Amino acid sequence: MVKAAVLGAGSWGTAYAKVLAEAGTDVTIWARRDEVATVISETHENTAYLPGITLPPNIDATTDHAAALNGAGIVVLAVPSQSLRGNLKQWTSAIDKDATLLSLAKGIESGTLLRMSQVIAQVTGADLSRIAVLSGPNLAREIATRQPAGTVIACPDSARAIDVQKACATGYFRPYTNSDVIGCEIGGACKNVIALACGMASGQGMGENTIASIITRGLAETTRLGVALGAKPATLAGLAGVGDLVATCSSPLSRNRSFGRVLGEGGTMAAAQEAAHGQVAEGVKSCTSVRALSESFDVEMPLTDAVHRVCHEGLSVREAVGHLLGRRIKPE
Ligand SMILES: NC(=O)c1ccc[n+]([C@@H]2O[C@H](COP(=O)([O-])OP(=O)(O)OC[C@H]3O[C@@H](n4cnc5c(N)ncnc54)[C@H](O)[C@@H]3O)[C@@H](O)[C@H]2O)c1
Ligand SMILES: O=P(O)(O)OC[C@H](O)CO
Repeated sequence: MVKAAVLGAGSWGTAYAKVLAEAGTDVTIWARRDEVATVISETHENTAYLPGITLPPNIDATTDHAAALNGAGIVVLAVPSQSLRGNLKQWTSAIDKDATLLSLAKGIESGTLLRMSQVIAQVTGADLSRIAVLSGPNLAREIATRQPAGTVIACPDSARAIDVQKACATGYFRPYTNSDVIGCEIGGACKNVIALACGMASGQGMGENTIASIITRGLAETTRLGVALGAKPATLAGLAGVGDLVATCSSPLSRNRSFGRVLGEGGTMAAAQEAAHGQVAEGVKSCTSVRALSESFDVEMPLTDAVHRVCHEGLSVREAVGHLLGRRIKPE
């Protein structure tokens, strides 16, 4: 029986730990804060990030990363993208040399413009064949309440992908394997940026035609970038692309969409941060790194550029809309 360590006790780390445990995998969660680990261990609930959800008895929690990693064959990395490198530096020496490293984070590192699997390889020295990515339409609270959903587990080593698939398949959570790590990571990072744009449009009072247009053109620019980086178009047409894009852009549960909505209603960045209650909206930082990545590959990403300019250069949402619609008309 494989044991898993889930490093990060936020909403998705906790919900995915619950999936693993309900699939029969023993799980230890590492939490940064003492009170979060204690509450999970003693009450079987993560009151800070997933209140009202009872966690199975085969989940334990600790703030001691070495204790969490002891004997873990699957190491789940569930901290936000921009903090992964710093955390991994502290964890690497305690990770088993044959463990599969599974990334849940959906972002591109600021400055380096690296995908999470690249950050993991760089910091841990692990061969890429040991590094897997899980991505799909997986809003944490829906999964925690056992609402059916699919996901993708991408790994260059198909045997490892299948091991992770078996460790987390349940009656409500259906993982598909894939070898296209780049496609899954680009789909996951870019959909957060496009969800910010959808939130902004919805905050401005725009309707479903606008949202559908943003989703569709968002997919077009995400696919352009993914293909330039070596992704397969079919991955971006699948659960880790279209699936996640639609879920995140449509759901009021999405932190990225909600963040964008505050901006669309005329709120400031500070107000949007405040409304997020300490939870991460990855697209706010990734819009800048995705934009820089697209520039270095000479890929046009007008929506991503507009989101970056609203979030970080003081452009108003109304000005961004005017700019997007004022571009040269062209074939689809
Ligand atoms: N929540 C979802 O529905 C969902 C679903 C799929 C993927 N994801 C992705 O999973 C990743 C984690 O998101 P989440 O929703 O669990 O986050 P969250 O916002 O719910 O919580 C973040 C967690 O990371 C911790 N954290 C924050 N900064 C940290 C740091 N510097 N060092 C260590 N820990 C730190 C926090 O204490 C908290 O436990 C993100 O990349 C997100 O895009 C989230
Ligand atoms: O709440 P968000 O916007 O971080 O999105 C959550 C998940 O990534 C949806 O799959």
